[in-house]
Amino acid sequence: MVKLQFMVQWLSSQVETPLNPISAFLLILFSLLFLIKLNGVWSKKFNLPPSPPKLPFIGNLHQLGGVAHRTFRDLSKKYGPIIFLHLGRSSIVIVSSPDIAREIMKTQDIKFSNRLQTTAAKTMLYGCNDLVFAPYCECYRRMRKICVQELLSVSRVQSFKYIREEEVALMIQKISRSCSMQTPVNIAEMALTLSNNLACRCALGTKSEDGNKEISEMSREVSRLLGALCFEDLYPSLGWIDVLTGLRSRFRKVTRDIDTYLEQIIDEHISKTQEDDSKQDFLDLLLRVQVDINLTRENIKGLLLDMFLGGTETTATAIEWVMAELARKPSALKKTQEEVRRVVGLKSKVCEEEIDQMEYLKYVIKETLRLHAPVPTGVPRVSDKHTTVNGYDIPPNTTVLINIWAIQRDPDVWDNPDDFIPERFSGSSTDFGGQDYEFIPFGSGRRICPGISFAVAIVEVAIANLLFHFDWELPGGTNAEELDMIEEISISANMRTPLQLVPKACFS
Ligand code: HEM
Repeated sequence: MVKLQFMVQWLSSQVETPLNPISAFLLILFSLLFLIKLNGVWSKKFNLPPSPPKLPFIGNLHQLGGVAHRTFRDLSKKYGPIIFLHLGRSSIVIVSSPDIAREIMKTQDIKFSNRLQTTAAKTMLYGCNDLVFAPYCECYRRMRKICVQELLSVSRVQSFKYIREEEVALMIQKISRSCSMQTPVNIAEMALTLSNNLACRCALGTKSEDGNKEISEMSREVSRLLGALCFEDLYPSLGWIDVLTGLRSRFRKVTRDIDTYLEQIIDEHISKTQEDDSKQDFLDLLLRVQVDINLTRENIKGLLLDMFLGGTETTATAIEWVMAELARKPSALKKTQEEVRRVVGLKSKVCEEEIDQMEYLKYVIKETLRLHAPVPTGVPRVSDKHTTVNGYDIPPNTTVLINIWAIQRDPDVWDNPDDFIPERFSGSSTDFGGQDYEFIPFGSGRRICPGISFAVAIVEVAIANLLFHFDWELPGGTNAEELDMIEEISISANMRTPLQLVPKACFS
């Protein structure tokens, strides 16, 4: 009542002809009724997906501790397969069922084909002029076409076979040294060095391990920063906190360093054009088509950086989890190893062509990608206009996360969902090509990962060689049951405790 009196006084003071108190009171009452009605109409009109209770100002932020995809799965168990979260000024929808994922990534794909453009992405990825973060515009479509048809096409991936063979041979040599000394190998580090060296050679044509380390470290910093909490995105008025915490200066530093590195490599490529098509790296190809498809220098640098961000940690993570699951399940390790050694026979190394005959190895890789999706909540999509999904309203500019990790462990779809059972893929047509929505480690629809062939070729050849050349054991005293199978998230979900294994009984 005191408040109402105050409002009456305030309103009276705002108009030139003072209102008598009764008129002012009625005016305020009608305004309040109108607002209440409007609010009712609003919530009736917008039937948003269920939300956990939220707090003023921070919304649902306080409910998001722990590993994000596990927390989202727990919230979904309570509130349903599609939930709505409020984080500062952002609205986020989390999807945890294959049917709703299909609705978003297939039936209504075009409406969800934009990406979330965070401050980090805008600063470090050339204003989102790359592929991963670009909005679904004409320029994006031109870049996507060149990636799918040229850079990452099946035939281009095959043409890089000699690079994979050389780099895998180097990895085997290094492991042989650990083998003779019986010391554990850090599988996470080994896999990351392999995927990074491959990305450097295929994308930039660089071979020096020291130079490769430099770009590897810079791209890891970018991926860490892409996942960091940035106040500017949640509460624009608190953006100054990012300055105080040093986040802004980290953005600027890594952007400067990467740009200097890429500029130098681009200039070197321009000065010595590679004529032999089979030896061309991504950068040669991009420079060749630059004028025809109207690519800016920013687009080229953004695309090159995407190859590192999208292609190195994800692939390394997959290799690490395959080895971890095999180390935990000796019967599956033995079965895969026997298959690899039977197919290769008396030869001294695995030839890529033979991998097609390694059926069980392929099931092992699929089962690992099911249990340990390297990008567990996908790459965020954003709705471009109002739509309805599963009967709920989705307002424009809502960020949508598909909880791939939860979908791939959904007990309504998978028997014994948390168990590692490669045989489940035997005789099944379920594949990761984006058509089976219960198994979408690479996403689906217009923005599905364009690097599937590139990634699978690396994982298959790496695992086949690791199993062909060595037997593997957990370091002394470690029990398979005790292996830490929880994830740590940067751009991909690698193991929280990096996997260490001891190579034994060298085969070569
Ligand atoms: C095991 C390895 C990999 C996994 C699990 C993976 C997973 C994904 C996922 C889930 C998406 C989002 C798809 C969507 O929105 O529907 C994506 C996008 C993308 N990935 Fe991969 N990826 C892998 C390897 C690679 C490789 C090797 C490259 C390149 C060399 C790559 C480049 C990209 C790019 C450029 C995008 C953005 C595509 C777009 O927005 O149009 N990825 N990836």
